[in-house]
Amino acid sequence: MSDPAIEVSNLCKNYGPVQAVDRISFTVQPGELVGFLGPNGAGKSTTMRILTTIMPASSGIAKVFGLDVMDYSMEVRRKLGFLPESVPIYPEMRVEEYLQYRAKLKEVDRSKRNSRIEYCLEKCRIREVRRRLIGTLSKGYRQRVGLADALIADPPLLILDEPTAGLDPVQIRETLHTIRELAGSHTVLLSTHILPEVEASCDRVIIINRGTLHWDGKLSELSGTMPSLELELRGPSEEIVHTLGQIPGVVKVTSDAGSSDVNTYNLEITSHLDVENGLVKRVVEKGWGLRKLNHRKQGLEQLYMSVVLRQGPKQPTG
Ligand SMILES: Nc1ncnc2c1ncn2[C@@H]1O[C@H](COP(=O)(O)OP(=O)(O)OP(=O)(O)O)[C@@H](O)[C@H]1O
Repeated sequence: MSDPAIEVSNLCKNYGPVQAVDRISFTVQPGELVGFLGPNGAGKSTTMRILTTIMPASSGIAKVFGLDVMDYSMEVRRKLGFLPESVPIYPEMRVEEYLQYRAKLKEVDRSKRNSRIEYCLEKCRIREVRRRLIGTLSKGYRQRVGLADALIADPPLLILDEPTAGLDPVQIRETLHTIRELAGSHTVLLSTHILPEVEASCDRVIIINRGTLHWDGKLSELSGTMPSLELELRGPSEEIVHTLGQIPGVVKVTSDAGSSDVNTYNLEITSHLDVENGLVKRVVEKGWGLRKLNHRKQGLEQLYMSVVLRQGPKQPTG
């Protein structure tokens, strides 16, 4: 059997006292398109920087196509294309000139360079700006030039750190379309905060929060998990969360409660029939205004929220 495209085992990274990545393990098989999700500060970029050999891990193992990223950094670099969160491209170079330079640096065979550049210009839809100075391009075009750079040497693995950050909705859709197309012939690990993007383009997701892995599975598995209810109630949020949690059949209550007195509550439940009567009775007894009651099947957004709200956001580290 061939080696996994990515194999991460008990990976840890500390920045001084900050444990950015804490014993993460996962595997990505060749040809998969995997969404790598988590809120700000979850550890996504850190994991990606270790995989792309930019930074060493504190402990644990990371391999790309069976090669340890620490021991075989040059070979690993040849097997992957990386689009970092902020694309470090040279403003004073023209697009085509930049891709020529990158192709040479990445040792693309001289006889294939021009055809690779044409392919990447076409695939990333930057043909019309090929002679423009990079510094004069919009953020969306610069991201596409970054994607073309990641693709130029035709690496089997693409690691894309928030490729759609800062793009407008049309650009997001186009970029996702391109990534989906690339996924046929490349393995793709894609980090993002935008859940509909992931639902639209990925088959599998990995969710991390505060440096630890919380979920790793296929999106198709999600609909088979726990049913839930979404309630909008007027009343004291702490008491509501506590009281709803006591109702038989309610497994977990999460809330987006802020300062307003009308808030949304998500309830993971054993089954709708078991829970609803008791729930409505309790809400009426307490005099909380019931504004909305929706049945929901577990979707990506809900799973993500339950992972993130369970732990809360990571403390800013200054
Ligand atoms: N160079 C650094 N020095 C110190 N702490 C860092 C450094 N880089 C990241 N961190 C911290 O490590 C944690 C993980 O950061 P990381 O950038 O990997 O998260 P992320 O999931 O990519 O977040 P975002 O979506 O905001 O990019 C955060 O607490 C962050 O503040």
